[in-house]
Amino acid sequence: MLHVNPSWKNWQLLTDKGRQIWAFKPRSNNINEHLQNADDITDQEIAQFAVDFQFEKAINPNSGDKVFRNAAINAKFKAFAGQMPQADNPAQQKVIASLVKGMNYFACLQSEDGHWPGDYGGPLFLLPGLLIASYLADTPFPKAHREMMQLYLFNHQNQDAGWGMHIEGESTMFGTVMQYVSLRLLGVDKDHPQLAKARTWIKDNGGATGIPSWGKFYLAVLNCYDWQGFNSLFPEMWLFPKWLPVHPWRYWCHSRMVYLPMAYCYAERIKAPENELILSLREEIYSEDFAAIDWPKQRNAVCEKDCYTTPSPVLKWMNFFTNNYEKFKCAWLRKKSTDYILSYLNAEDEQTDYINIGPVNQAINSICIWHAYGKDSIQFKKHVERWYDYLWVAEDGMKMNGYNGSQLWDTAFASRAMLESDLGKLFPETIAKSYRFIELSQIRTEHATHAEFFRHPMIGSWPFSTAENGWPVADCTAEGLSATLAIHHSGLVEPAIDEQRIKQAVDVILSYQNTDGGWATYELTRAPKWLEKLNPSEVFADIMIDYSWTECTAACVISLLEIQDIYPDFKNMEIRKAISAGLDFIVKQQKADGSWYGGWAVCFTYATWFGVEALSRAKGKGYYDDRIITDSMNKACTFLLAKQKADGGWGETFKSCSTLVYSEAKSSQVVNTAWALLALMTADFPDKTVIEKGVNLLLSRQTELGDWPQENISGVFNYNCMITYANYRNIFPLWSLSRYYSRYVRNAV
Ligand SMILES: CC(C)=CCC[C@@H](C)[C@H]1CC[C@@]2(C)C3=C(CC[C@]12C)[C@@]1(C)CC[C@H](O)C(C)(C)[C@@H]1CC3
Repeated sequence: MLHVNPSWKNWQLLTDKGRQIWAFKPRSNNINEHLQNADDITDQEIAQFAVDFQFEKAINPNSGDKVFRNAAINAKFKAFAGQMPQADNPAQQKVIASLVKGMNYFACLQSEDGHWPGDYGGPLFLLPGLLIASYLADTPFPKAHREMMQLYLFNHQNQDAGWGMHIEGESTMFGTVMQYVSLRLLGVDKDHPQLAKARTWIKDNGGATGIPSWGKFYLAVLNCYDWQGFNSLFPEMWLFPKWLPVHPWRYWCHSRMVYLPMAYCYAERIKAPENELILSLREEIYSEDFAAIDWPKQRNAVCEKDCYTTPSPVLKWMNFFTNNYEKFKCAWLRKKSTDYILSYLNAEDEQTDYINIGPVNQAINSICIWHAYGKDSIQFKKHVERWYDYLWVAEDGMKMNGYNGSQLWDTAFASRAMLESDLGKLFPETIAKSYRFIELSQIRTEHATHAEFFRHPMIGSWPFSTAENGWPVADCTAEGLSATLAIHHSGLVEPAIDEQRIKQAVDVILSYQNTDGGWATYELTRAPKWLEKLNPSEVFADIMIDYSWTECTAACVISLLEIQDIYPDFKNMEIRKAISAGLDFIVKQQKADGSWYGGWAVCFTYATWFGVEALSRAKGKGYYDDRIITDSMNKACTFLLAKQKADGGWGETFKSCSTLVYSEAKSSQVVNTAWALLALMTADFPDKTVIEKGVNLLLSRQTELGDWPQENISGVFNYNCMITYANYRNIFPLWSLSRYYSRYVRNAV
């Protein structure tokens, strides 16, 4: 039995078609019924929370996702009882045993609906946004939730009393002020010793006037910052003609969907009514007297600990005009802009069933909808129900996830990892359940308003999380498709995704290819790179347009290669051309040292795996010059070899992502090791001892039950913010052991 603290038992995860809701002492397993009931919690239970959710950030800031996992394991775990395949030597038998044990453990974590739930926290600027929305709209979370959020925020305070952008980051003004304010909104007294120390941090670093623009926005809404200290968001730009390169329809959809509701709040200068708490906060977070602050001067003030990108001269020049425009603005045009913005917000709400594309616009849309239609409106209530889709409980408390989950992504990877060797067939029910989830997550229809609101056509695509979220993603479609093909190939299921649906997925993938040969995330690249000069966020890079990425391109190329094998006659010429151009993009992205930079996980090991995987699969098939492929793969192997640690593993830190230079972790990391091994094996790296050393490291880190430890944070976005992928610690070691088994063990038996 794994250890379960008493109050962990009171938190249960309810799931339904990928939807994940943490319920405190649920009276029903039905999510909708549960959401109608308020938490029922005693003082004694609250006191117990503080005992049970103690978490030592100093040891490892990453949760092991124990609340979910330990409960699942205790309820469902059974040692594998099937027929264990036999190898002819003990070393190989060890690999088989580890793989079977690892899959058996991981299978227990699968939910009834077929997906793998998991912690998707990490960023620390998400929960504060939601808490501000809930405060403003006077719609508090139930007591049990508030207590858990408080514990989470305290658990992630750094030694120096500040907080970072994310759980592993050094303290920043953004992180510190946002968590400080959140704790105060949750009812913590300003004299609490941890808050007193945090205040010292804030004041020592110049006070909240130096908070970056997203923080200025949240504080302004809370009436703890003056809107005059905020650069105009020029709401009229939403009325620009579409052909203009700066029209927001061309932005990366995440930026578009965040700046949209922000512009509404700015236009309306939404702010909480002044009250005792607000007045007190104004005194707590500034180094000077609030009333005496010269607000317009603060527009570009950013604490040096927060600066990641610096505003370009073009942006400053544009701000000069848009800020001045505010003095002369035309009321009629402003009204027309906010009406348009509101209609767009409503469309996003309806298209996603109020989940929204992500955690940031969920919070800000809620604020706009509350402002426009009131607390009792149906729209606002629907938002509130969806707040819970983003909350996650782990042993560090309650956090806001970076998305409404990573359901489809993890399920697709998990299926592919297991089916990489035929040992995966020892778990037919797990695969069948995954398949059901993948099947129900494929997007089958278009929204009536998709063209009006600039959505990429999506029939046949897959989303990152759930069909209800429904935002299609290029590489999620590729992973969904590859997983479908792998499962069909295994013969374990009766195919429910027919040829037509497979071909629709292929069409979506083709429709996503950019003119540079690569694939971006949710949409095509819709504007030139210079638009990045207008990036107003000082904390994220490359957020203005959707760029082609090595990982996304590799995933799409791989799925198209698989399609060519199965349906060689389907759009043959078109697909061949797409693959060749994709390979060319990948080759060009490779760095001189042989590595690739990864934009969505840590970091060079991640993208190098993707790059090598795509190239090796294309080799010898006439899509590209094989000499170039071989040379590129050799360079990649040389790079990986140079990074292998003495214990046989690989380890990278998140610093690689923000500095763009490989940053070696103190100790090997199972996830990085697995990526490096996958790459070396697919490249047929000749020195088997290198691979064996890596495999041995994975074997040595595996726990008794078949799990692997949660080590450093492994996901990232926009170069500078890290995000947890709780299931990676299982998926990638399993994948890499499966590959090892099928290449080196099975053939040897
Ligand atoms: C700055 C803002 C708006 C923060 C909110 C967080 C989102 C932007 C993040 C959270 C999850 C996230 C990292 C994600 C992605 C983009 C950015 C997201 C949506 C994508 C879809 C990009 C393509 C990647 O290959 C992959 C599929 C792994 C990720 C998945 C998660």
